[in-house]
Amino acid sequence: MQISDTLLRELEHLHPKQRAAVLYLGNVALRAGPGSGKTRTLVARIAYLLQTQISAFRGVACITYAKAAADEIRRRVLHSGVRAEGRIACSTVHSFCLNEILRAFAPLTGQPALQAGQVLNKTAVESLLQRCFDQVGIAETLAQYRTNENTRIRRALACNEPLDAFDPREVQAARLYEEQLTVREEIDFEAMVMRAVRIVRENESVRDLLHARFPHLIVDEYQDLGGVLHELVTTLHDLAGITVFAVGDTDQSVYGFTGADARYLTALAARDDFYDLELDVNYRSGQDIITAAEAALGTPRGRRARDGAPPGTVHLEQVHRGLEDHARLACDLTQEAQRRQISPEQIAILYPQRGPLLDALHSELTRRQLDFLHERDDKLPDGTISHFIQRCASRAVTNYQIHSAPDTERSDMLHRAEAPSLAALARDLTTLRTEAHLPPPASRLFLLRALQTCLDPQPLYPASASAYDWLQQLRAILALDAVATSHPDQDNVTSLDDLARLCRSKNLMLQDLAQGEQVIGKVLLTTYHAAKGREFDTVILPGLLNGIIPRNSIPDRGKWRSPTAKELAEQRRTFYVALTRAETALHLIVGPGYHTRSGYWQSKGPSDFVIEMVQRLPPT
Ligand SMILES: Nc1ncnc2c1ncn2[C@@H]1O[C@H](COP(=O)(O)OP(=O)(O)OP(=O)(O)O)[C@@H](O)[C@H]1O
Repeated sequence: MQISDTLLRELEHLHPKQRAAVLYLGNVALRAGPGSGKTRTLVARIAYLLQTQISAFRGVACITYAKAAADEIRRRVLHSGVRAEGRIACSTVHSFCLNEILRAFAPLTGQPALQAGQVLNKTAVESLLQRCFDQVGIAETLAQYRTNENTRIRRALACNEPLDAFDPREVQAARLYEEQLTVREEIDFEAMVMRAVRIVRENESVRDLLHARFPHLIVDEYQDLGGVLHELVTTLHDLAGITVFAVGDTDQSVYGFTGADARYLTALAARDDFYDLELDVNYRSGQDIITAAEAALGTPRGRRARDGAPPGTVHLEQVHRGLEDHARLACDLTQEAQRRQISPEQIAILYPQRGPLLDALHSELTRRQLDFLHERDDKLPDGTISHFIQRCASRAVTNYQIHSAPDTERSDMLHRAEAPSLAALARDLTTLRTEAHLPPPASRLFLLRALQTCLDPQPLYPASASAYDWLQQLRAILALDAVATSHPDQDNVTSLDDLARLCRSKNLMLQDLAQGEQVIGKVLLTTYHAAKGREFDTVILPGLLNGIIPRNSIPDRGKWRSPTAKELAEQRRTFYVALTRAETALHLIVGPGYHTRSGYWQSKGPSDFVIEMVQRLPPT
């Protein structure tokens, strides 16, 4: 088997430690800080395995925390010269468990295949949990506010972990919830992983087949996964003999509220049968940004910028009034960066969570008519079909933007565009049809033509085209309604009608549907959590005030309480993640206080995280 020129060049560019991680053929636990090239190393590892170690009939499974990261990794592997679309199973842990284990092996283990609507959506999960709450007599809080806690309890139950920290009635409700799922023959996201672990444990033939198909398993962001996933990985390794390549950073562990715990990554690295490797060069940020971020973290890691990297700039900006001033300054800084020829999608304004800060930012960006992309949670319906439609919209809009740009900018825009290809969308649709037990499209060519009609017509759809009309055409040409009604995921059943209603009632444009997928030419407004794994030339962090970051009160069973030390530490790590997204410029905006949404003035001053960071920095 031969290594492509692209991969050879990539291997030459890698740091010797990154290369060692790629070429080592056993298990690897790669622990490294932000910007150290974990994702780049992981992509090279997959490409290397596919090109040199695995026969053409076998593949690599790669588990990521978010779907966008999975798409990005697949795109980059294919970009590195590997002709192996069908050999990379790159998905979130839930999709991996559902598609590669439960769906693939249900018949083999005597279980029926998943039928239409059997995979519960968020609303169905909440209403089932509410019934369990009612049955065990929890009356003081609504189940919809306790779904994260329910997940943590279920994960602890599945891993036989101590339950002392949980309310015993909620533990009882979680047990009841599990029983109800079994009785009703339904499944939710959490149950996918637990059932997949069980199937692998109990069936030698499933283990053999999984190993035959995926001799290598790659896991990204290991620190963000909980005990159940760790159990899945160790089961696949210990019982099925699959080689594991796990990548992560304990300092970037920010999903503790779902039961994630960085100790699982440490446990993996401590095993004798794992090569424990650390990377210490940060290729993303200038040294001043790295030093500031480590000062904010409070644990010196001694990471250094690559040789010759400009130091970058960290600006501490002070405003004298409320959040409107933060928003105005954030917009001024954005416009200033654009005047320095920084392209809009290289500028990110990050906020920790929804609230008055986001309200102020949103209205100021809108008032100034700055082209921005606000990645809102829950804005468009959830579900794989809704996600597929958003990807289609992103492809159509990006195509339009590139074609309508002046000749001189086109090649640069093409280089920066991250929209999916027609081939990737054709593959997604084929998978959706298979999951819905529908026959595959007449032919691949037919499918590509259909997609082309909807996404690249002549003349192209402008980004401001009516989303409703476009969606109706897409629905009809790709027969999406048939897929939605027969698909096991409940989210999909109503998502087409919900999307159409939303497009109509809000007069959405095609570019609004494309939100969530990267659209070139827009400044990004998103949360610290959603910025994880990404990088921008300029990062602006407004609203660095006590009460906003760190939050000083957390909703808990219908009341507010102070954050625990563990929760505070997690907020600090989230702040660290936000700081480490910047390549050359980092702007931190502080002030005296802010008005809450109810109009109450909170004057707790600049964020303690910023004050401590400044105190720890060497005097300049
Ligand atoms: N050996 C290298 N030489 C030059 N640039 C590199 C090298 N390795 C990584 N990079 C670049 O550094 C940047 C950060 O890499 P990458 O996103 O893979 O880091 P990461 O460890 O996944 O970061 P994070 O944990 O913050 O998400 C990217 O722009 C990448 O191309």
